[in-house]
Amino acid sequence: MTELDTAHRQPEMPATRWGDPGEAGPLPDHVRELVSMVFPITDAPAAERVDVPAPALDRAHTAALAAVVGDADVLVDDATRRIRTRGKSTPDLLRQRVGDLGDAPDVVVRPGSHDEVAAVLAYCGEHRIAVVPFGGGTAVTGGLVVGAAERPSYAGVVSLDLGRMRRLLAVDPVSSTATLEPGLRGPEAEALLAEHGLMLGHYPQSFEFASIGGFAATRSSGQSSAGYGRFDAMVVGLRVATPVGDVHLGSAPANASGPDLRELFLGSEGAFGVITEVTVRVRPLPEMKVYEGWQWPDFAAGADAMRMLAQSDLLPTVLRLSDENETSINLARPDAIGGDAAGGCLMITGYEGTPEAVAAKQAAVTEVLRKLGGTPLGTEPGESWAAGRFAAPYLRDSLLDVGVLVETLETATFWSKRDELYRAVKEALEGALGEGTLVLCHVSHVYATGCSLYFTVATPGGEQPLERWLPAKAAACEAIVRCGAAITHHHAVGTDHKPYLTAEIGEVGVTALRAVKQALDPAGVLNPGVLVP
Ligand SMILES: Cc1cc2nc3c(=O)[nH]c(=O)nc-3n(C[C@H](O)[C@H](O)[C@H](O)COP(=O)(O)OP(=O)(O)OC[C@H]3O[C@@H](n4cnc5c(N)ncnc54)[C@H](O)[C@@H]3O)c2cc1C
Repeated sequence: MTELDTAHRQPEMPATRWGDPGEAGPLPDHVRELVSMVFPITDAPAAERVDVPAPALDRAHTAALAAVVGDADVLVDDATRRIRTRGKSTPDLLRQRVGDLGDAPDVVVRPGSHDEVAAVLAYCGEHRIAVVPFGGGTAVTGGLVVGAAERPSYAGVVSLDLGRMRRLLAVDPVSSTATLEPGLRGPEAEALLAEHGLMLGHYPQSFEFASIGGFAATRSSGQSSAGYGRFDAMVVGLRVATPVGDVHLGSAPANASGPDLRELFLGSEGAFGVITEVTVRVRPLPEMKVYEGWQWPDFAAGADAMRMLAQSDLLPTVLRLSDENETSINLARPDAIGGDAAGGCLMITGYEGTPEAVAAKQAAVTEVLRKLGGTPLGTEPGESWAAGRFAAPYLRDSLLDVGVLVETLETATFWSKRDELYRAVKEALEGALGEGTLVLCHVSHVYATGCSLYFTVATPGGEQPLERWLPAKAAACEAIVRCGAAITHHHAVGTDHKPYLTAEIGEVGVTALRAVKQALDPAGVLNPGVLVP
């Protein structure tokens, strides 16, 4: 078992912004100048100090929870509850920025072990206290909120912060597996694995702050998914505490022992249980990494090339393609906005592994991409992308500070429906937000049969940015439903996508979800209102 040393611990995120406060800053002057050419610049600072509603949970309950996890890990102070309020979608940030903390939990409880999680769930089930599992707090679809409609039927709301559970519990180098506790954030998990010469290879844009438990609970997908797979594809075992008892899954890499129940908890968003251990497939640390850029005449040509690679089982580790708008704005390189965008569409290819494996894959991919009409741009665009790959969320805050509303959304479909989906979502967003709106898109994850489209929207926030955004998001979701695409490829359902889930999985699918919820959480205390329609 390996503990995390303090040097590797991540800082806490502020309530109103993304990330490490030390990294935050105003828009660089050259970016501000460019932004002002497209959007009206206004002063839209976040509220300085925001009051959190007084905790509503009876003190007897707080004392009982303290008896389980210890006094020091039951916290009711404003600062702790404020940063456990909601997640980090733009609507979440906008609400925090105007001082709306109405959804704050009553108490933050920090269990240190599986048994403590189980005991907290048993107590809360018995006393009808809602429990919201909290990993990194980077949710973007309302997965950390007990809404006003549900709240009155509970004695209170506990934010169950898994942040104390940060150990690497076991490594099996022969089978290439490792068992991690849920509270480890991305860099922390990688640092612990690196001590064994191993890595996970899951790099979502939220990597710095999102947690292992959160990755599993939302079926997250990272920027190296072409090479290493989605997070759910890396999971070989799970331990879950539910209000009715424990589940321990993953006796073998694959089995025919009925339906694979691991899938029931992957993507369960805290509604069916609390994931307390995750066993993942691990790999040797790569000896080398090469990232390159390719230029394509248009989005369709680049996307067709991605399809060809996926269908030839010839995927690099990283593969992404920006559409014309995103290429020209070069959002993948926020430090370089306004830099020399090459025109057309920019594709990033990345190769990681041994020098031999990298050389072989790179040669094979290069041959295919050249034949299909791609122009190699060398390593500079790839290296810039890699250097700035986690920077865009900081830019979002700086843009919100000057009155520019920025938000993202994602979906997935089969290759044959790609163009229709792309057009429909773009038109829905542009139609709802009107002139002066920029809609950017990239193909973020690819499969032999289809891909994920990831949209970024930038538009003047106006007086009421939240009210401006919500109808646009609804229009985009309706377009996705009309196209028969996935309402989410990796951001999860939460509360935001719940109204659209029935259209995707059907009434019988919803009945199945409700039955699972009823069986595992009969009192309905786990993350009420999330996921299950
Ligand atoms: C700037 C930004 C960039 C992002 N980029 C990506 C990306 O590239 N790819 C991607 O997939 N996602 C991305 N996301 C979304 C988000 O980071 C992921 O959904 C992530 O997996 C959430 O992990 P977390 O630890 O922060 O979970 P949290 O936000 O804490 O929780 C998410 C949900 O999971 C539940 N949960 C958390 N831990 C557990 C547990 N141990 N057991 C049971 N339920 C639990 C919560 O109750 C909640 O419903 C991004 C978000 C932001 C803000």
